[in-house]
Amino acid sequence: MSRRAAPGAPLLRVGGLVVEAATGGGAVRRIVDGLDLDLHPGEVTALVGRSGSGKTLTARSLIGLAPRGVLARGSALLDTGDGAPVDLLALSRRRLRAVRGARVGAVFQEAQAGLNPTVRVGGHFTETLAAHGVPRSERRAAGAAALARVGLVPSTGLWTAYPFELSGGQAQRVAIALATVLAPRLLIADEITSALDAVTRAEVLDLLRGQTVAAGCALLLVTHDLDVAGRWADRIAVLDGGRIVEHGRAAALLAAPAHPFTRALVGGDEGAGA
Ligand SMILES: Nc1ncnc2c1ncn2[C@@H]1O[C@H](COP(=O)(O)OP(=O)(O)OP(=O)(O)O)[C@@H](O)[C@H]1O
Repeated sequence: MSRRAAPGAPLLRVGGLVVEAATGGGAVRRIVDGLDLDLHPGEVTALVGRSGSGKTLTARSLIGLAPRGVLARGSALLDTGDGAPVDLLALSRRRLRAVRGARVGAVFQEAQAGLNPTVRVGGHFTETLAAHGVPRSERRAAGAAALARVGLVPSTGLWTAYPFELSGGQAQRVAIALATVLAPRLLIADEITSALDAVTRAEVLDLLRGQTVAAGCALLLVTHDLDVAGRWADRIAVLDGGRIVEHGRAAALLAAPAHPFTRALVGGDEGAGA
């Protein structure tokens, strides 16, 4: 079976995603309210919206990493390349853990916090690769190759370093290398460059974009930064009021935003439309 989706077919099709958070006393607050979104192979889709619009909970819910008390329903059909699509929202926790890492990778804002402080860089790779059945003899080479792909020299010094010994940019690259070491079909990157300087930010995003195009995977780039979306995304989806209010090719959407909320975002008025 081919690893590539049929031409034009989405790699991930999200339908009717509803995300609700428990607010105590049995009450719930609806944060995402029927979100539909297609992600395409070889493309970067930016999910943009003002702070608190639900970008992070959307991204986390899709891969079963929503915080306790936050529940998601709807469907998220992933073309795994191994036959019929799987619905990420319908998988058992065990199957989802297997899919995550192998078929779906995720990188979040606090790369340093996402790495275990007591585990050396190399240990993160060997643990992940072991968990997905990669033979012991192949783990070091696979980890080194992933580190090299993100522009790090996979020296013994780096392999044996603890996360606190890394700079912010290095930690972010290690996190990306770890998330992509098993060549996932779908990669979710949530505000991963907010803490980086402009040069490192551009390097990291160039790299992610390059990997996405080269591997034919789909990247969901969660960002509040329209400049980032405009420069690195093929498509932009604008989230407001728990729904996608506008979705289209990045250049066209930014040149002529149709929805008032998108116009406000493009105009730099984040508060408008609230
Ligand atoms: N664990 C949680 N339990 C309940 N509500 C939550 C939880 N996490 C986030 N929220 C609420 O859900 C809404 C959406 O949060 P989310 O973090 O997804 O927004 P966001 O668009 O990613 O914002 P930002 O750009 O500021 O990160 C916010 O109102 C937030 O307060």
